[in-house]
Amino acid sequence: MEIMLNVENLSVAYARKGLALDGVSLQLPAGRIVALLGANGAGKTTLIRAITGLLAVHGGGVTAGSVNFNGTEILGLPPHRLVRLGMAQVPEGRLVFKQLTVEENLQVGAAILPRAAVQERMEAVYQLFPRLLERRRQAAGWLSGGEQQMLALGRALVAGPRLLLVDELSLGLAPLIVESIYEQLKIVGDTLGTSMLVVEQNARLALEFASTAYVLERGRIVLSGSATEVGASDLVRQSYLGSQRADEVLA
Ligand SMILES: Nc1ncnc2c1ncn2[C@@H]1O[C@H](COP(=O)(O)OP(=O)(O)OP(=O)(O)O)[C@@H](O)[C@H]1O
Repeated sequence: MEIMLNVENLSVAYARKGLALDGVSLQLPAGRIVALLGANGAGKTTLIRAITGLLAVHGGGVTAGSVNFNGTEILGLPPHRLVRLGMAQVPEGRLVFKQLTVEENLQVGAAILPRAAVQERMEAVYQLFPRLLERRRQAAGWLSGGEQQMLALGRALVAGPRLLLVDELSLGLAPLIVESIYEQLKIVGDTLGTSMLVVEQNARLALEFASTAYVLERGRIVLSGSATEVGASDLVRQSYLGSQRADEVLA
């Protein structure tokens, strides 16, 4: 099985703080969707930052380990190199350019494409999110929260990435909107074969969407396996899915 992303024994520290990640290993097979679960402060965003080359701007650094993306060692590479290698991120907080129109936001994402390919890729995104087509001349700041999230996603997808990193897509959005965005993402995975690493507070949704899951606690991976196995584990049922085993309830 081809591995798209291989994180090995990765440790990360922030200035004047202890380790935020302590020997984390994670494999993402090509074309698969992997969920990363964990409570607040577990280190999920730190792992994404380490993969996307954005640790230094947050005062963090890698102290051990390696990250291999599609055959290339990427620790230390600047973010623009990673984009060219085929990595894209949907950052937490729907970071769209509010003054720019929907179309201009997508053009920013398409900037690395050869000119001839831009139109076709933009149309593919509009097909995925018809709402963005309807609003393509509107300033992004006027879109609803869900539409801004679609735009952030569309902007990440327009360049046709091989790996998509998705951080807390559901934050502050209505459940129905979140579900429909995940459904679109699933279509992207199925049709384009895009590999995805998904950080999601809503464990139930993440486990439905992903094929594999990892659980991070205080900077360490404490559990991993198929989404079904992880979802059935006592740890995840009790701490992340908010349910107890029947025998415990009855005890
Ligand atoms: N820029 C920073 N400087 C110092 N410490 C940081 C910084 N960013 C995060 N940390 C610390 O690193 C640890 C992991 O934080 P991180 O944000 O990666 O967790 P998380 O799992 O993404 O949490 P959340 O779900 O709340 O976003 C925490 O103890 C946090 O306080």
